[in-house]
Amino acid sequence: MTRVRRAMEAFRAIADPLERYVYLRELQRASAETFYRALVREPLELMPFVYTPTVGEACEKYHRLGIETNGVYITADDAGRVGAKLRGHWDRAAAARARAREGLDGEAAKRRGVDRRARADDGVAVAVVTDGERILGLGDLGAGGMGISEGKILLYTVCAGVRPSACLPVCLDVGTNNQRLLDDPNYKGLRRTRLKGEAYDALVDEFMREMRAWQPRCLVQFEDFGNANAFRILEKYRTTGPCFNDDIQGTAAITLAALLSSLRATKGKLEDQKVLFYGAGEAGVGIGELIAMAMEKTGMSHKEAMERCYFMDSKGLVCKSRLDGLQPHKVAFAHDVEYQPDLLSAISAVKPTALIGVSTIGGAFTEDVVKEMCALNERPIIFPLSNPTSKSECTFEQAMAWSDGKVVFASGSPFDPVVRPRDGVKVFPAQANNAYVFPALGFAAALTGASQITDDLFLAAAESLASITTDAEIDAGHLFPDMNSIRQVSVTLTAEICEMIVKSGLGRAPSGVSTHADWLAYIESHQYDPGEEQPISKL
Ligand SMILES: O=C([O-])CC(=O)C(=O)O
Ligand SMILES: [Mg+2]
Repeated sequence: MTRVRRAMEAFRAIADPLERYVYLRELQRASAETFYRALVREPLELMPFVYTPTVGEACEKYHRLGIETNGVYITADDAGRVGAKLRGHWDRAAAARARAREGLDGEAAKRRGVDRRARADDGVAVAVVTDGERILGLGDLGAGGMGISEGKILLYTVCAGVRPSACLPVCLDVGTNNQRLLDDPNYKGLRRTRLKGEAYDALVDEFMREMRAWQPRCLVQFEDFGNANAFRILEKYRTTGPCFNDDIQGTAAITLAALLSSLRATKGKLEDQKVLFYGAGEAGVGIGELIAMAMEKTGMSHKEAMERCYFMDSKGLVCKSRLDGLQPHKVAFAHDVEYQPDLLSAISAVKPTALIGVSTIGGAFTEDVVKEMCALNERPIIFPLSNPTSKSECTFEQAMAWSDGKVVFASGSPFDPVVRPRDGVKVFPAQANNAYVFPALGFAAALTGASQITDDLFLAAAESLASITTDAEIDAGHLFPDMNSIRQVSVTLTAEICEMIVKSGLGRAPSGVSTHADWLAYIESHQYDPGEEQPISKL
């Protein structure tokens, strides 16, 4: 019996997903190595309980769960001293780790200079920051959003191999407009409505300036900001240092990879696709832009490529006649088509080959919608991407039943396999899980000291991921490589992204590393490895 085995048995004996989440968090605090070993060994089984979808419920109930955060809150009241707060948090965490490693108490550690040395040693490679305004499809969860930063940052370690001690989860607590939280006596965030306008921008700006001054090469991942802020913040900071928005760019890469793999199943060509998005927020627009970039590589003009992507928002089909008053991020997709008020009429008018759900409206892809897609396509591509599971536009079972197994499917949250009605064959849903892309990208940025993260890197990551997936995996319905091989997949992706960063002059190769094989070896030797453990009886 090893500690990991014992932990897995205890985990499996718990039925409730949220209790499983709490159990894993306690394991992480009590024995970080066992926790990471378990996750590295069983990512497919454990990830849904530390990350999407369970992390959504954890964020909703965050302050009732009695969790001790390992991240740092920057609140609206910290204006003017954000830098000191970041450094103070980091120094305390580094000192605590060093003391634990050396088995010393506070006084002894101070005498021997352990705290001082620890502070000098550890740099931040990646920070994930949210302001909690749009957690998955669950809306404003205020300071409970810390759970999403903690959940995402874990994946840098589990999937790619970034040292946990180089990872910083951050939540900007700028208040919340969620009345349920404001009324909840357990809520520990700022009890005020959201900071807006100049004061909000000034706090974000102070955070970004202080991060850059303190850790110039730290990759900053923006996560689950509200739509308006997400696009603005990304535009403002994307050229000032390494940063990206996972909901816009990470989701785009994984979805493009799913589309490219789907085309191997449908035998279609990218340049022949027409994509209808149900939902026109961060995810949809990010995916649309990346698909257009990939289409341009086939020889289309930018305009032609953009005209292959159509969007429905809460008011109906986004089109030219609605240009007045359209939010800026939708304008480039307002094409010269007749307005349609609902999804079914939009499908009939646009005749898409692929339908992508990014609406956070659970059940929006009805039987009629799926059947209409089947009437237009022999094998329609349908991706209900909204998270968590309750927000998915349809389930895998529904998509299979309503299409007689013809849909090529990928969802945001995981679903169980089903037996295909037509021939009794067990088929698997693909999960378009951002974890395939951003951890590798972040590790590559850290290893090369990348100065910026460009859309070209996400495009390359998507193409590379799709090319790794085997024909057998695609035939069975998996549009991605096995999640249990995520570490090997990440090594390949990290190597390709490193090479691309270096080639484009955005970062540097370490000395002695030049070929692809050099990169693979270098990456493997720099992956954090929680190691094999001895059986408990031998310890
Ligand atoms: O967390 C995920 O799996 C995808 C994501 O970023 C979101 O839904 O906001
Ligand atoms: Mg997100």
